[in-house]
Amino acid sequence: MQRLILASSSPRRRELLENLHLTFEISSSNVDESFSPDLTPEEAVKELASRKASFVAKKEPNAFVIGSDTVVVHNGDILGKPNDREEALYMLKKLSGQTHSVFTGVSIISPEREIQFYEKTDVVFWELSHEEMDAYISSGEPFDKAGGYGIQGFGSFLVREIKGDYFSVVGLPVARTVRELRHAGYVLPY
Ligand SMILES: Cc1cn([C@H]2C[C@H](O)[C@@H](COP(=O)(O)OP(=O)(O)OP(=O)(O)O)O2)c(=O)[nH]c1=O
Repeated sequence: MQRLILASSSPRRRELLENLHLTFEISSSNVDESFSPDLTPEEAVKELASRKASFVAKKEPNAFVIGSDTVVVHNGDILGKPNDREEALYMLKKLSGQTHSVFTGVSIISPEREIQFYEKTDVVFWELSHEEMDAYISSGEPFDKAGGYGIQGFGSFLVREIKGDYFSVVGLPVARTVRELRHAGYVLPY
């Protein structure tokens, strides 16, 4: 019997994987999320996804483990999660009226091998007024999210257009993930 483990403490990633009708367990991974500034965003998200999956795979060598990491990139700057109101405001001002890219990296570690990939989605924001940014920050939503917003929640009012996988913006490119799981040798029920 194959076991599948999601190496994440993100409730959004859990919900996205639940949509796929797969049986899986959750194990959060406590890893250092810093990375070298020499890495490109695609390298950085794959590296962090791999660190998260490896943390769990070391304890569970017979399971299939999925790790994932998301960052927002605007004009070459990589934006992680804002630590306070000021940082959240800085990010929203930067993204207002502009196009940015969301990179989500995924690592699948099977008993035999590791598969890494990433998805890039471009997101266009409406021009935001000070009142809108203020209300959004006061909702508390920016703080546990890369780039300081969540497309799936209240933050949906910020978004004008997207090009790419919506689910990757939320934290896990699910369609690509099932396909890569199959490549890794995981037997899907469909
Ligand atoms: C841009 C964007 C990000 N996010 C979230 C996805 C990720 O949970 C988070 C980025 O942080 P991550 O470090 O990728 O993930 P995490 O710390 O939340 O969870 P874990 O490492 O345990 O798997 O930002 C949204 O929920 N909606 C969005 O629109």
